[in-house]
Amino acid sequence: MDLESYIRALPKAELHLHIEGSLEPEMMFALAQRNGVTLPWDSVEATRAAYAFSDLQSFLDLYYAGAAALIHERDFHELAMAYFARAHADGVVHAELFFDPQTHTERGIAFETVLDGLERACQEAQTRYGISSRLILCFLRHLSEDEGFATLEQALPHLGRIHGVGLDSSEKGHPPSKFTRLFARCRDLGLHVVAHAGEEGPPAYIVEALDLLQVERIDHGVRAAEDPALMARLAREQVPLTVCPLSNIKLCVFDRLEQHNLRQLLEAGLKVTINSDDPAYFGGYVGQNYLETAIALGLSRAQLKQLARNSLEASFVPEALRSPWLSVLDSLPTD
Ligand SMILES: Nc1ncnc2[nH]cnc12
Ligand SMILES: [Zn+2]
Repeated sequence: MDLESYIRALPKAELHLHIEGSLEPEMMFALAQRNGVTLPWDSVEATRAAYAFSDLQSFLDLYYAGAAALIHERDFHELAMAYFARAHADGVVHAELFFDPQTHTERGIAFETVLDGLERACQEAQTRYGISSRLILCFLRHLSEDEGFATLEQALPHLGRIHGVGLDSSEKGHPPSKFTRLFARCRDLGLHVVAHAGEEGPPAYIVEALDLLQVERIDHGVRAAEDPALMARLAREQVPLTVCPLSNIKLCVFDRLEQHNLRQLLEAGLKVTINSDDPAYFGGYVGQNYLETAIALGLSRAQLKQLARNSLEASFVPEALRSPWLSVLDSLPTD
């Protein structure tokens, strides 16, 4: 079996995917036209050409601008269905989707419009593709904790449809400690908790996310490699890291994929997973992330299998649901 087919055959979970980051320029333009929204670019080609980022903030500026095309429930549904089609083609059996309600409610879109469209797509993905999914509400960390509390208030009537919360947007200058009370409240409500940390921010932010927010997974976390004590802790506690290799290259966290530390983290015994982050902006969905990383870092098939296993084990689905996927994974060869 060639490498691409092998990767596709691995049953895998995607645990770090911003659904707004799967908005391809073609759909962005179609929606903008349908909704009478003016975008800052003239064409699909000009939009793609603008995707040359120097850091996280330079990407976020475009990402928030593109999200303005999303207005109606059906827009969010179409967006997520397009993602699920791609995920299915890549062998994804389970996906945990991040969504950023504040990006939309700030523009006057109702919280329910966003949630209803995404949830309808999640249900359709189960029947059409057999993909199970969960929704994780992300708080924008450049906004205040009080604004986060206001968003949580809007989410309260819908907690049966929201599985967890995360923390995203501009990392530097917005440490996890800013959101300690908000995350404590979310944990009290029985929500799962994750946070972006150590993407651009220092290893100390990863420590804060673990100790203050008590997160169950770290999104990115690649800068943990700068702190040997933290590396030892992450390995000992088997804290999952949702690493996004192509994102890290596009946002200049590493210069080249060959220099990415994913293999180092994996071989140090950390529970590393591979994910796509914002695939429409970063040049590849999850399968492409596995493939390019495998080639650049010379990952073995046993390591690819381990990465897929980690993704299933790090997901928030009950063990009984996971075990059939793990059996399929176990049956695949490693040579
Ligand atoms: N990679 C990323 N880091 C932080 N916030 C984000 N929002 C969307 N993608 C993100
Ligand atoms: Zn992310």
